[in-house]
Amino acid sequence: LTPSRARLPYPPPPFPTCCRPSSAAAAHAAHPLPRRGSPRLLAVRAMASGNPYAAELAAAKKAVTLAARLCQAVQQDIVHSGIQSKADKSPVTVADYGSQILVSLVLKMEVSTGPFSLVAEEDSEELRKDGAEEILEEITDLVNETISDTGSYNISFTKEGILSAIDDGKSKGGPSGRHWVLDTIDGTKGFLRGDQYAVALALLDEGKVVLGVLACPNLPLSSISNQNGSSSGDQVGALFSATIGCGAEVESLDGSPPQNVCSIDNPVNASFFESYESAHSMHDLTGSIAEVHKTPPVRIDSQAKYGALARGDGAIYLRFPHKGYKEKIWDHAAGSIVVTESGGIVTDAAGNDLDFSKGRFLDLDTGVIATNKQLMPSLLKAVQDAIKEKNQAASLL
Ligand SMILES: Nc1ncnc2c1ncn2[C@@H]1O[C@H](COP(=O)(O)O)[C@@H](O)[C@H]1OP(=O)(O)O
Ligand SMILES: [Mg+2]
Repeated sequence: LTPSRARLPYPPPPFPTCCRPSSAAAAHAAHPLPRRGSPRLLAVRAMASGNPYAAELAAAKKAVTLAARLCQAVQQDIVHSGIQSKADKSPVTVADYGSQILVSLVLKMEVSTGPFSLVAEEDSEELRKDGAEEILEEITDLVNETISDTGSYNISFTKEGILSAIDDGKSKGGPSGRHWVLDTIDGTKGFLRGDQYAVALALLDEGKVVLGVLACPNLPLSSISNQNGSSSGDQVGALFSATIGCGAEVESLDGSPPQNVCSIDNPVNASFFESYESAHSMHDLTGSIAEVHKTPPVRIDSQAKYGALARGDGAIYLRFPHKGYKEKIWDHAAGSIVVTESGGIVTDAAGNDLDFSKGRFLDLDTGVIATNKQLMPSLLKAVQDAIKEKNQAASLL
């Protein structure tokens, strides 16, 4: 442990048969943007740390930290001005684009292996339309201010540069090669309310999630167990990270030492997490499953739930979207590896692993369940019974 970093409570799997650079990575061509350090130097550094994705992990952490800084500035403006009550979505749009540009900038500057592929939500189409000049100017100013305030790079974007940087996120992902997967602001509703949100970034290599980082700017560093997202500790801003076969870590987002992480002694009595928004997950279904555990849900927005689960604030995360909703890979890629690398399991309602190799969407059965290894068998049965009961009740109507 370093003073500013704590390992998560679950033991990581033994080091690491799966920590080898992929052959696809080795075959990748040179990157178009200038970069710090030669590929050879980065490879040596990565080998020295025992993590073949060390350079990518460092870049990913830097990227989401910078993006989170931009998002925090916008969220504070929103909360202070009360814009969210007027349902004006433009500030969140500016932050979404800004976050995507900063993440793509950092990754292109810092990562040397292969062609750049980013799967993200935004493209520049809307910003190229007549009437979008003002918002484009706002995004450009905000991005340039964040870069210069943090002293990250000696770079200033033009408006055209902003548009083309946004289009870096157009990749469709898929089963081969490397793809970064980004949720610029996960939990938009929480962001607008002044609550939890996350900047979530993962790397897919040959269809598998090999690393993930979650910046959760409003998540307390101490446990939020049983407290509906709040905690007795003062310090907020958590950065979770995980690399395949190398475990997961949590540190404070501002670089200062975190408070102790908290593990659950008796997981059966532990809280369970679910969406704050009932439109995102069926609270009646999760309620009937959770009855067994006799604990009220802790409802918070975004993949902060995965981070909180990984460090033991709760033992279960249940997510059952309403019929017809298709889950996107960027809503689960980073969070799921943080949980699995901290010793947990993430499956769909049929008990299948999530498959991130099918493009921009997840093809899954009914919902997402995350918990520890002891609880998974009984939880899965409870989930399947509850779904059957709900379906039977619906068919009688
Ligand atoms: N109807 C819906 N059902 C499930 N998830 C949704 C729905 N609408 C939006 N989402 C997604 O849920 C995520 C946040 O979930 P939560 O905070 O409840 O955990 C967001 O990424 C959001 O996607 P989007 O970013 O496209 O709006
Ligand atoms: Mg999202």
